[in-house]
Amino acid sequence: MSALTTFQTQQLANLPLVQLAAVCSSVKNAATSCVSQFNRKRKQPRRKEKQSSEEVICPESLNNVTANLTELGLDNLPNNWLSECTVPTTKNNWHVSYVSAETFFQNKHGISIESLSHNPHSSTHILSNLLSNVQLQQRYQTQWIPQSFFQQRRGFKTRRSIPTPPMKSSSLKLAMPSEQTPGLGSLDTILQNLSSKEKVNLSENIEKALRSEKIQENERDSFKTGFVEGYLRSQKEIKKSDNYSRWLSVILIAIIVYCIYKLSLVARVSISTAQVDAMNVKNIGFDDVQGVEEAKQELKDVVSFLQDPEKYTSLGGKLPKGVLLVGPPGTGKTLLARAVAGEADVPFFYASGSEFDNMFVGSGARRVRDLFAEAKANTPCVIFVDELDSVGGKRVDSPLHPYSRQTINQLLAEMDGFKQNEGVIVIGATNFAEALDSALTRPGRFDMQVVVPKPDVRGRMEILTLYLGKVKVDAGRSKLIRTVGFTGADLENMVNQAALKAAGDKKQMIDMSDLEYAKDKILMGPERKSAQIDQKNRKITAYHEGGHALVAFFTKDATSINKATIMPRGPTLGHVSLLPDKDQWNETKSQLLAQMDICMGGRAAEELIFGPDAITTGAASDFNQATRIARMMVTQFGMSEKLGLMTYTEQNTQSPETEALIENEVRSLIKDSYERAKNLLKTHSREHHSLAEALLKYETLSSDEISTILRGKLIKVA
Ligand SMILES: Nc1ncnc2c1ncn2[C@@H]1O[C@H](COP(=O)(O)OP(=O)(O)OP(=O)(O)O)[C@@H](O)[C@H]1O
Ligand SMILES: [Zn+2]
Repeated sequence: MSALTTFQTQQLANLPLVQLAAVCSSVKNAATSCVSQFNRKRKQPRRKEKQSSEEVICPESLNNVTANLTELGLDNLPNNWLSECTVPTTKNNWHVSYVSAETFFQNKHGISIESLSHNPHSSTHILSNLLSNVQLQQRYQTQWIPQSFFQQRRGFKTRRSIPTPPMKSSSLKLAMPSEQTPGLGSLDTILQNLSSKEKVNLSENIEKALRSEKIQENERDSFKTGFVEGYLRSQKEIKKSDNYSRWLSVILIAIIVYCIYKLSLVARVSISTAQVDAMNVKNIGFDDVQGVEEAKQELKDVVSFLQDPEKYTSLGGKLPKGVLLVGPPGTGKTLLARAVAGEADVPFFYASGSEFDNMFVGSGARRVRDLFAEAKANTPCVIFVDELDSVGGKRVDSPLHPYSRQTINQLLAEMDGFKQNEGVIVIGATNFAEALDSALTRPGRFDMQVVVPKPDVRGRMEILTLYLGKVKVDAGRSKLIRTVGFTGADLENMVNQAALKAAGDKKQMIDMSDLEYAKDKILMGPERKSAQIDQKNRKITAYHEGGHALVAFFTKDATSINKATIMPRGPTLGHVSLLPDKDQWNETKSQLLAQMDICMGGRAAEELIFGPDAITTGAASDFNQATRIARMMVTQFGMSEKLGLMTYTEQNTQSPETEALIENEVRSLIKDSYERAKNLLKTHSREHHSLAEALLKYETLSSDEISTILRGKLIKVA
């Protein structure tokens, strides 16, 4: 049965040849896609029984056929023409229809057809022959090669694109319409999908075929037309196999995305449910915090507010919503916040800024929301946000902290969201108030600041007494111990280390030597007794450290020496530790210069004793410190005549001239310092030698022993 015999043969016979070709091609297209659909459905056994002839027809391709025909002015075909010529039930039927279309042409135009194989090239040859045998108008030809096909070529020019040979482009352009002609729907879209590389490829192939087939000049255009169509059809087959790998990668990506999503869900759940419980602070009070009397006084108001909010608000008074505790690490800020909650006997909610700084979008903000929701359900209470600067710093807009802004905005929104008398106090802690975003310190947020400094000598005494009261100490043999600059955390640590040392030495009680040992460990790092240092390096270290100590001893206004050692500790081979005798509230210019001189003493000693070629890398950190001091003197403290009494901002933010001026001044300060240190060492060369020898002999020397040696006397070491 031939489908096309029932087709409106009469009507077709009257059409221009190119339109017939379009019909032929459309029918063939529809047939091919229906056959492949049919085959695909046959491979699905479950649905086999449901299969009917209608189901097999691919509606998309039929629509395309109709659209193409309408475009060609064939819309006057009877409604049932498609069903008449496309009633596929088996693959063979479609083959018959296709063959019939070809036969139709053969009969009508008397053109012999050698082969009807599925090779697309053979059918395009037929078509091109058909077209070339009739004198066609330019307009019709161009419909086969839509304009967009050529337009894209320019758009794809990148550095890596293949340059188009001029001859090929011109020959293809022959077929270009000068006027805008509508392209064939389906063909148009296929051509649009071609890459520029494919187009170059296509035009190369056409040129090759034109040459090998020896096509006549007048047949060339129609040959190209046919060739393009055949090429596209063959490409379709290739793309089909590409589709499999594309689907595979789509599925893989989907699996990965799903896994990440699940993972983030798990993380969200664990983050949002973690630690929203109040901490137990019942047995913590102000007595547990020592040496920060002023801070305690200020916070007492907060405690009484939490104990009785109405008492304050009934008179119209307002208490701060947020209190900012500002001070160096380890001074007891967290402890103070807990003591506030403990004294007032209210729940204490803890959060740390660094934990908000999370990798998952929105989890920090959600954590803040949960925290405040839980707190509001438990008023009166204290919310403590430690390390506020890690999330509320000025510089958190950096790509390293992508979600900090979100979190801080949530925090601000929550703080604005409750009323002053609701009984929630937010206590934040930071090491530098200046580092905080100004939005945080505005009225109605963290508007009360409490400074928590390092303890002074009385404070240290109080803290030491507190912690020594918790361990067994040999009180009879106690003496003063210099701990200037130690924080509460350092002192607690010192007592603990001493207790461990005493226990290790099987002592009944902690004595002063344990505390001294613990203090040195905190100041200089743990001893590295196992380190094997050769004799030459020990000697260099002894003279280097001896140099520092000697300069410190003989320089007016220098900080007192605590200890000198050539026992490797922490990262260093040797160490001279300095400790002020008393608390320092200020530093004078001469004290700063003395510090620089002490720094320079190490390298100056190496150069004097071992010669300029034998100097070592050991002075790097000394120079670092000296440079820092010198730069501060010039840019912050107004201690340079040349740069005057003003502050200069951070490095490299001022003009190059100013920067050069600063650098010159710093350099000259350091140079003078080095000369002074060198001169001192030259003057006291004998003492320098005996100090170095004592260090080589005893490894560690106390400040008393050092001063004895430098006064030219012998020491007695137990
Ligand atoms: N003034 C102090 N009185 C008693 N103990 C203190 C004091 N300061 C610190 N400590 C001890 O040191 C520990 C650590 O201090 P805390 O965590 O409160 O310091 P912080 O200022 O919050 O430090 P950071 O800024 O590092 O968070 C405390 O748990 C406490 O044991
Ligand atoms: Zn040094």
